[in-house]
Amino acid sequence: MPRASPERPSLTAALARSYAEHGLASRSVLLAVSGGADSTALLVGTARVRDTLALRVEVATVDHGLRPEAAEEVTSVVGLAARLGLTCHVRRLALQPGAGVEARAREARYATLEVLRQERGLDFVATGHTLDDQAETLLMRLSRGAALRGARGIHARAPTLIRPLLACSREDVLAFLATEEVGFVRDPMNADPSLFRTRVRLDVLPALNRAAGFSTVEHLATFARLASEDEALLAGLADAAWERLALDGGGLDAVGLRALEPPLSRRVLARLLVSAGARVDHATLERGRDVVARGGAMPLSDGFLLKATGGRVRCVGPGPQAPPAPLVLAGPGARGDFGAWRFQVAEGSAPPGVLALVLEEGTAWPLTVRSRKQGDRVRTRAGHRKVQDALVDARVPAEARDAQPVVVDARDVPLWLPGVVPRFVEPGAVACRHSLWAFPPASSERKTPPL
Ligand SMILES: Nc1ncnc2c1ncn2[C@@H]1O[C@H](COP(=O)(O)OP(=O)(O)OP(=O)(O)O)[C@@H](O)[C@H]1O
Repeated sequence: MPRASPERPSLTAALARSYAEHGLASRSVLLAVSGGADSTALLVGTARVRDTLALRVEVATVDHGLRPEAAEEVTSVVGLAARLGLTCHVRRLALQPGAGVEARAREARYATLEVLRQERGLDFVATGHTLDDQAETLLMRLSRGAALRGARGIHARAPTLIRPLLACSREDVLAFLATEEVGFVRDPMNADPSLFRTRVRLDVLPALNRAAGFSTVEHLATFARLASEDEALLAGLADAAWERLALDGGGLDAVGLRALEPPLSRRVLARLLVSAGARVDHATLERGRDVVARGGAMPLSDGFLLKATGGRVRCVGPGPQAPPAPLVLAGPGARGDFGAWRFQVAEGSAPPGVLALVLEEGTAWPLTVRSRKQGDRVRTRAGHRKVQDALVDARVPAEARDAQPVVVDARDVPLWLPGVVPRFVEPGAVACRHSLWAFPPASSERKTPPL
C-alpha cells in the first residue's frame, strides 16, 4: 500500500526530532516497554539516538498479573534492555480479570510508571504510540459521536508523558525492527475481535486504505493534530467570551450570547450547563441555543432548567435537596448508597469513571459518608480548607451542597469530598491496596461537553 506522502524520515531520525522538539536533549526519560513491536522499536530506536542527544534513558516493563505468558515477555524486555546497556525496572501488579480489565490495567500501568518516574528522578515517561494508534483512535471517537474536542486524538505530550513515535507508522516500526533484526511479542489482546479497537485496526483501516488506494493513516493523524490546535484556539475564545458575558448574580448576558458564532455559543452554553451540574449532549446544546435565541425556558434532565428571561440566561438546579441518610462502611468489602452516590471499599485501582480514595494503612474504621457539618475542614493539596469553601470553589450549586458526600473516619475527621477535593495517591500505593470507590450520580458522569 503506497503512502500518502512518500518522503518520510527513518524511525531513528523521527525519534531524534521528536525528542528534540520535546526539549529532551540532555534530559531523561523512562521508556514504557511491553515487548510489543511499537514499544520495542521505541526502546531500540532511543538507544540508537541517546548518545547524540545526551539523553539519560531507563526502561520499565509492567506485568499486570493477568496472563502467565507475561512473565516471559518481561524476561525478553529485561534481556533486550541489558543488551542495549539500559537499566530495566520490572513492576508486578495483581489485577483481577473481569469487567473493564483493559481500562483498569491501563490506569494502574500509567500510575505505576508515573510513581517509578518520580522515584528515579526522570523527566518523562515515553510510550510507543504510533501514527496508526492515532488514526484508530480518531476513527473510534468520530464513530462514537465525538466532535472537534474528541477528534484531538492521542496527545503527543502531557506534563510528564511523551509519545515520541507518534509521527511513525506501524509499517515504519516493523521495517525498522526487521532491519535491526530484533524480535517482539504479540499481545493476544491486540487480536481480540471483541474489542472495537481491534476491529478498527484489522477490518476498518485496511478497508479504508484499500478503498482510497493509499495508506490513510497519515492524513487521519494530521487531522487529529490540526483539530487539537483548532480546539485550543476555540476553547480560548470561548473562555474570553464567558468572562465578557458573565453577569453579577449569576448567568450570562442573553444578547451577547445570541450574538456569538455557533462554535462559541455552543461552548459557552455548555460551560454554563456543566458548571450548574447539568448533563450536556449535542441535542441539548442545539435545543438550548434555540431557547437562547427565542427566549423562554427549557427543562433539562435531572430536574435542571435552562432559562432565558429578562436579558439573562441561567441554568437553575432542581431545588434544595434533603441531606441523604449517612452511610457507615465497616471495613474492606463494605458497600452502600449515599443519596445518588454509590460507595464500595475495594482492592486495586478503580474502573473508569469511578473516583477513588487510596486508604492509608492506619485508617480509623468505620468510615462514614455523611453531609457537610458546620466547621468541617478537609485536607487539600494546598493545605487544610473549610469544606464550605471547597464546595464554593468547586462551583457545587448551593442547593446541591447537602447532597455532596463527605467521607469521615471513626473520629469524624473529613478525609475526602469525592468529585470536589481530588484523591491523594501516595507513591507506592497505586494498586493492590484498599481504596474507597465512589460511583458518581449519572448527572455528573459527563463533565466534559462533547463539542
Ligand atoms: N505491560 C506494559 N509495560 C510497559 N509499558 C506498556 C505495557 N503495555 C503497554 N505499555 C506502553 O503503552 C503503550 C500503548 O500500549 P497499548 O496500545 O497496548 O495500550 P493501551 O491500553 O491501548 O493504552 P493507551 O490507552 O495508552 O493507548 C505501549 O507502546 C507501551 O509504551
